[in-house]
Amino acid sequence: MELAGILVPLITPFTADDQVDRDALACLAHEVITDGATGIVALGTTAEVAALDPDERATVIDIVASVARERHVPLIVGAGGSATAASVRALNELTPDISAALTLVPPFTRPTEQGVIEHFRVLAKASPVPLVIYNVPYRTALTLSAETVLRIAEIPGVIGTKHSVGAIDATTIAIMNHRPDGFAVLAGDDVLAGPLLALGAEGGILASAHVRTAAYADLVDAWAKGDLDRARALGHRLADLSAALFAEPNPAVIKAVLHDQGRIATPAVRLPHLPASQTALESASGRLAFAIP
Ligand SMILES: O=C(O)C1=N[C@H](C(=O)O)C[C@H](O)C1
Repeated sequence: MELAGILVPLITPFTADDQVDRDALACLAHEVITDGATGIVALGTTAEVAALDPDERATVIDIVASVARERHVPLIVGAGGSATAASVRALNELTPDISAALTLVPPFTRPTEQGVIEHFRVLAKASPVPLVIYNVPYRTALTLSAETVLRIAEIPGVIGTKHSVGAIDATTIAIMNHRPDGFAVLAGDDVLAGPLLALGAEGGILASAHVRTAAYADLVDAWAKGDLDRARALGHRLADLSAALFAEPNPAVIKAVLHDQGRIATPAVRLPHLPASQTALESASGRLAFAIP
């Protein structure tokens, strides 16, 4: 599978009586694909995966997998957590028609970097599908060196990373400079997507791309083609939009905007998330409309 372009990590829409809104989820998946997403992601952090019970997670995968099959796009599913054995069990529940698993650097447990490498070695060997490593230190409380990421990149079955380290730092530069062929880097920090694409990232897994999906797809395209003026102009406008969408904990503001646009029935998020404030909604909505240069 080629990992490139914009993959949208879908929110989980809820009905007024707090059920997974199946129709709205399927519609959203279709809409983002129609608007230029190259793939979709189920059960990312944006999906409020921690607040879904096992039946709801299965429901989400069923709905999204059926859209991915119908539209012939890759589907990545979030699976795996803090402990290796439980992560293996979660991966083994994925069916081979799923394109890849989005697998977190083990959060909360704070193993050594060698322990993280061994964790991914075991997971990659056991998994029925390839792995995309989700490297997000501000959520996992574990910062990996470039050397560690590059060693994980060499593990057979590991096909890429969602790079969400919160900065374009020396680690980022070293990973982009020394990564092996076939190891895709996907931007996972929405505000930093433009600069990471400028460094050669293949695309992004970006919750902001629920809205202005086509503009995010154009951003990837512009950097890939070396259309620098367009890439920079789009990047600046989309960074502003992303900053507003992430002004409060994700996915509250994105859900508020989608609800405001009439694309989902409620803006509801589950505790411990709180609904977005009116100020955040207005600020994000005010940055939605811009002409693509
Ligand atoms: O669910 C995801 O995948 C994403 N989650 C990130 C987060 O909530 O921190 C943001 C990113 O856009 C994609």
